Formats: sequence, C-alpha cells, structure tokens
Amino acid sequence: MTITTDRPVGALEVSVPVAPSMSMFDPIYLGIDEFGAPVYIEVIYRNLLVGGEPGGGKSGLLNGICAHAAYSADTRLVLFDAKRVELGLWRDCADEFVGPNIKHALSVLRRLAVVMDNRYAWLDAHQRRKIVPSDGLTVITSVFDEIAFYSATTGTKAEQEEFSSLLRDIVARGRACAMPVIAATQRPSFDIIPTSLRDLFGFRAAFRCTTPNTSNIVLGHGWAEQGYSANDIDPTNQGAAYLLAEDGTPRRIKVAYLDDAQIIDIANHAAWIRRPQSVTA
Ligand SMILES: Nc1ncnc2c1ncn2[C@@H]1O[C@H](COP(=O)(O)OP(=O)(O)OP(=O)(O)O)[C@@H](O)[C@H]1O
Repeated sequence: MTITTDRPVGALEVSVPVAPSMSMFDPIYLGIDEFGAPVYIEVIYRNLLVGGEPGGGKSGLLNGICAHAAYSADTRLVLFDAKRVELGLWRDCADEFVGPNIKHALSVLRRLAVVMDNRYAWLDAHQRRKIVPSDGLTVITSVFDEIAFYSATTGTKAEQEEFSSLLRDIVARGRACAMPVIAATQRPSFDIIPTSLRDLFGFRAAFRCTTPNTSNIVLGHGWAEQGYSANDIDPTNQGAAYLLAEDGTPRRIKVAYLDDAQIIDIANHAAWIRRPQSVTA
C-alpha cells in the first residue's frame, strides 16, 4: 500500500510507504476467550510455548503470530519448520527458513547466539538491562513448528544435544535482547520439554492433549488437578486451547484462524512491503 505524491511531469515518482505500522513490541491478537473478549499477548519479553496433539490447532496460532511479525517493520523472522509446509507460506517474509536439516538449524542457532552475545555486549556497554523500541534494533523472532524433530528425531545424539542447548540458551537469554522464541511441539513429554526449559517460557498454550499429564507438561505441574486440563478440550474443537500467562491462571481461548488463501494474501503483501529498496541520494 503506498501513497503516490502529486508530481510534476517528468519527475520521478515518489512513493511513501504507509504500511507496515505494526510492531512486535505491540500486543499480538490471538483470538477470543470463552466470554468472547479479545485475547492479546505481549510476547516480546516472554517467549511462547505451544503444545498439543496433532491437528489441535497449533499451526493456526503460529500463523497468527507470523502474520503479526510479517507486518511488523521492526521484526525479522527466523523460521524452523521440518515439514516445510506449516510455516512455508511465510518464507518470503523470513530472513531465514530452516527445513528438515539439523545442520542448517544448528548453524542458524549458532549465528543467533552470536547476535545475542553482541546485543548483550551493547546493553552492558550502555548500562542497560533490556532493549526497548527507541533503541531502533530489530526484534528477531524465532518460530519453531516442531522442536522434537530437531531435538529428538533427526541427526546424531550430539547434534540433538547441541540443538537443545542452543534452543535453551536463546529462550533463556533472548528475551531481554529482543529475540523472542515461539516454539511448538506435538510431543509434550518430559524428554522434549523438560521442566527447566518449559519454565523459561512466560506464555504457554496447551491445545488438546491426550492426557492431563501431558497438559501439565505444557502448562505447568498441578494445573490439570485444579481443573485446567487441555485433555478436556473436545477433539473436534480445533483451535481451542488453555493459555497461561506469566503469574496467571490458564484461560480457555479460541485461536483466530487464517486459512491458506488469507495467509498467502498477507504473506505476499508483507513480502512486498519488506522488499529490498534502492537507496536514493
Ligand atoms: N482456530 C481454529 N478454528 C477453526 N479450525 C481450526 C482452527 N485451528 C485449526 N483448525 C482446523 O484444524 C486443522 C488442523 O489444525 P493445525 O494444522 O493448526 O493443527 P496442528 O496442531 O498444527 O497439527 P500438527 O501438529 O499436525 O501440525 C486445520 O487444518 C483446520 O481445519
């Protein structure tokens, strides 16, 4: 979307970009709660863990966040999607797209760790604790569609361990330096999401889980016993989840759903907005 200014005949056309006007520092719209009220999360300093059985609606949530990120001028997307087709429609909006290749995943995570170190050196030099919008640094948003593929399925044991340790590092240290992580798994088990990793995620969303125990692995120990179990979600109610925010109580939400045609429209527009621009004198 551009506004074209009036111009004298023969002058070069001047286009003023109108969009994007969103930011990853803004609250992100997820959907509605059980009373129909809109649900937003500010993922920037928190991270988001998403778990649930296959077909529960996890990708729908990731796509909504990718849409917000793609339209956010201050954001660079790093996507990890072993199936390629879950986040693949956002590929042209992403700085990096990692498919089913653990060596590629490790090399991208190592680069992110270096960026993170540099950002902490910058914060340290400026006697600051975290990056804020006025710093003018981009938010680097990493989205993992299935962490278990890299941490437990493909590659050697050493590669899987390196992946888990790099992931833990970025989840633990990325928040303050504007590098949030959104990570999903359809295998919520202790080997994929150990408690020490789960607790680094300020936000957790549990889509339908096969047992109260797997729901607890995503949301935190004891919530199922208190009546908040994603095992209670009807299998036909795709897109329904329990959302836990930091220091809060899980709430039932229904995630807003973008179909493929809508994603393609948004992704194409966002990619066009993000296209490389020539620098004029
Ligand atoms: N919020 C929603 N509202 C309505 N339907 C939805 C919603 N989310 C998902 N669905 C339906 O459920 C199907 C499966 O959803 P989705 O692919 O997001 O699940 P998933 O949990 O990511 O599965 P997998 O783990 O296999 O990737 C979608 O193709 C869609 O038809």
